[in-house]
Amino acid sequence: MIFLRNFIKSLLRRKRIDSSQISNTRLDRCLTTLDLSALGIGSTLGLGIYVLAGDVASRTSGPAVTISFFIAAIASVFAGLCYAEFGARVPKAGSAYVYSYVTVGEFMAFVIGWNLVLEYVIGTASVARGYSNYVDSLVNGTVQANLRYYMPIDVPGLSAYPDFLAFLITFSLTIMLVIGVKESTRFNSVFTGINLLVVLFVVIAGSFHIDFHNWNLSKDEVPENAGKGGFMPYGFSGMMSGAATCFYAFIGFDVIATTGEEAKNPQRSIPISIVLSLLFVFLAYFGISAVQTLMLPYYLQTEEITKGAPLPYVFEYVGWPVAKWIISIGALTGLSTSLLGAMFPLPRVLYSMASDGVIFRSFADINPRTKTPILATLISGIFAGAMAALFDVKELADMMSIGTLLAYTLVSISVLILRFSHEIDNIDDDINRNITVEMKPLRSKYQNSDEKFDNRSWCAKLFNTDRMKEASAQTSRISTNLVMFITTVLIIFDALLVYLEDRLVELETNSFIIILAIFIVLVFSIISLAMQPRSTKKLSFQVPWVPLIPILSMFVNFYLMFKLSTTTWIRFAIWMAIGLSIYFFYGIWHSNERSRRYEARQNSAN
Ligand SMILES: NC(=[NH2+])NCCC[C@H](N)C(=O)O
Repeated sequence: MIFLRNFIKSLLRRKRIDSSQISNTRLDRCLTTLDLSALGIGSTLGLGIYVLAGDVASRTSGPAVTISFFIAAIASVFAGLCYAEFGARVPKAGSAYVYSYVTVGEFMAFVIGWNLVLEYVIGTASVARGYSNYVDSLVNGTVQANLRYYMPIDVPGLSAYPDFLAFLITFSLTIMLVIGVKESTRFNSVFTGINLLVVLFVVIAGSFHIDFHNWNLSKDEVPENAGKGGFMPYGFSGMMSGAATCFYAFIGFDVIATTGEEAKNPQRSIPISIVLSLLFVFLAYFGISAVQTLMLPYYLQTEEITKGAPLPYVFEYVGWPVAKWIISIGALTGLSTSLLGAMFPLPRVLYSMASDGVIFRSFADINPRTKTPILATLISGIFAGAMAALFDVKELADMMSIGTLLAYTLVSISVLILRFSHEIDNIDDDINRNITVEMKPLRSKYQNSDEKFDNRSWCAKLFNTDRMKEASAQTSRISTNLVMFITTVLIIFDALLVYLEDRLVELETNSFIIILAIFIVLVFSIISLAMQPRSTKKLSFQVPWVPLIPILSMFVNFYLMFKLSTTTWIRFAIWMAIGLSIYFFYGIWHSNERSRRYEARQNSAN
């Protein structure tokens, strides 16, 4: 029993930041809403346009890829708002890993951090792979043709050939990071500007060559394995799987939440620029994918045909090969910014995890000459390069999506828990007064309210009918349990929605009843949560309509996760298994918080 309790306590221990660290923000508050938006667009807009739209159109969504992008955009806006609130809770720039370590506890932080590492490593790998396709398309696919011919890989689940070019690109970038090259906002803005101009050009130029018949092909016009033609050749199901892959295209805007500390007016700038950049990014994806599928039948845009560079191929097809050069300029600038956006945060996350001791400490070793964490950067760079060489863009994209969807979901859960909890307020006060909280006998502090609480009827407990104004230890316990319950119900709900999809589309009664029953349970538990008293803490940015928006965000995220393929889930499970072993065999024993607690106990014993 004691062992179990200590174990759970370790999973929930929180990182302390003391007030001296908080007040000393060395950063300039100089970024405007426009700067933040440019930053967000730069690291988000990329592969989605130049590779994914064609790939998803041909294999999963058909022309409905336009709608897939829309659904993915909605999921991202919800997630973005939660992310921004999470960032606002911790007055210190950092990643979701840091935020959750300070607020929710070590285990959650580790899982989020480990998924961020996945996001950045695979993000780098996928963009590098797309980059290589475009560089190669400038020399008419010679590199690819040779590699395919001389070094075919015939293993299911791997790419058809080892893409050494992608490895080389990743590796050169790694060296830049090791040397300590800094990211530059100016460079980012210029490249993003060029990219947007090219997008505009493609949409306008392309619209002279569109044929609406391509959205309305009949069944006999399309080949055997290319669905049933029309706007949704692979049905509703295909469109939603497409949305799960397209989610990839919107990942990267989280830089806004993490750079937000440098904004002049974070409270306004952060949410506005998140929504603004997602809007721009969505318009770009929507425009490009619409034009592209209207110019060329969707089934002619598979990776085998276009060699992984669909846009130039489409323009060549309509007899305008010169456009290829303009598109390639856009692709190389756009992919550069999203490559840097994926790669730059990586050493930072690894460094902060390693210096907290939750992953191997040697990853935090800073080389005195270059002042960068060399080992962490090299290992992750080489790993990313190997992934880029061995997997196709779509496989990599799906793997990144699944990890990021999980990370975003955990962020939404944390936002919910924290909004309904009281403890955080106290702990922050304690931090401000520089007192170590954990040594205080927490029990006695809450004993009085415990008694009062036991007198509440179950109706009062569940629906707060006696109108408690402020969250207490007990109401936050109830709220946390409610959040856990809602999460479980959502998982079941989404799993069933995906599993019963065909029957639901055919309006089968039994399936409907099941779904309806779960839905009712869900509505009641959400109402119950909404009635619970909340934390009174004021934040510089708060998600509107809590608990609805975080819950909607979780709902969409789980749904999209279930729409991803089994192979993606297997790859993801392997990644998580590696991470959890590192945590349970190393991190939990070596974390700074553990030694701090240990020392505190020793001191108080003396
Ligand atoms: N932070 C990242 N994971 N970056 C990878 C960004 C991928 C980006 N959404 C694209 O379409 O190119």
